Amino acid sequence: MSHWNTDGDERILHARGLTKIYRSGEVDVFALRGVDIDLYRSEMAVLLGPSGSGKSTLFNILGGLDQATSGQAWFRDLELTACSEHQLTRFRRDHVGFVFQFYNLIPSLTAWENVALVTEIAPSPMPPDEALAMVGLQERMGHFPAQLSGGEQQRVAIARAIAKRPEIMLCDEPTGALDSKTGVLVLEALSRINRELGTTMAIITHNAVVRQIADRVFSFRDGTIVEAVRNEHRLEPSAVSW
Ligand SMILES: Nc1ncnc2c1ncn2[C@@H]1O[C@H](COP(=O)(O)OP(=O)(O)OP(=O)(O)O)[C@@H](O)[C@H]1O
Repeated sequence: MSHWNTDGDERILHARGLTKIYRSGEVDVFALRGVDIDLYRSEMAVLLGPSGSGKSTLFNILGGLDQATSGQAWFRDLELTACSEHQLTRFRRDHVGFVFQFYNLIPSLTAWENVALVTEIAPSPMPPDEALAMVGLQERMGHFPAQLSGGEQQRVAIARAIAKRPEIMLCDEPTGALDSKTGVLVLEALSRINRELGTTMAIITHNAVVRQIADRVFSFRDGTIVEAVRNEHRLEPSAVSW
């Protein structure tokens, strides 16, 4: 299988004909209705779409958190849709960093300790100090989550995600709970990681303004991708506000 497109970009994740049906009682919910997507090394992708259009479901499958109903998804040559639970756990642990709307930090541990928890189990981790410096929190390493603002807590969560040096970061509404000013700081941290570490970054958002910081923008509707657009110029997060 070739993993390079005509521009020489290396494909890291891709899916073909991905469907997901949730069966709850008598009702079938068609969360994904045949999604094709390619994500390339070092790109910044933004996924937009109304609530319930299937964005989180796609992330859960591409990130190895859930199984598809049909179709296929791959991480390089590893077919995720053919993996056992054990293989998916390993894939997630070694290759994927997750960031969610709520930060899921452990309240009794400092910022440094929250990051260190992950680096203890990763094969070649980044030192917690370095990960926290990348998100601009070197001065706050000894603070507990309750002593940090929402945006700062989200940046600790991002430091925790990058400390295992994942090739892919899947961020589901990372600025959903934040105002414009603190949200921009979070997007700056993600953009910097993407540029400096070359991490492939995919961000789900309801906020259409965020599309401007992407290399490519995917629009979802009703379980399918209805549009994929490449931005000619990608803006720095500091140039956007909402
Ligand atoms: N565990 C589940 N059981 C049943 N239905 C589900 C489950 N998870 C998601 N769904 C349904 O699948 C559809 C797609 O949901 P999904 O969370 O992927 O959408 P989304 O675009 O991420 O929405 P949001 O932006 O609100 O997070 C929705 O109709 C949702 O109600």
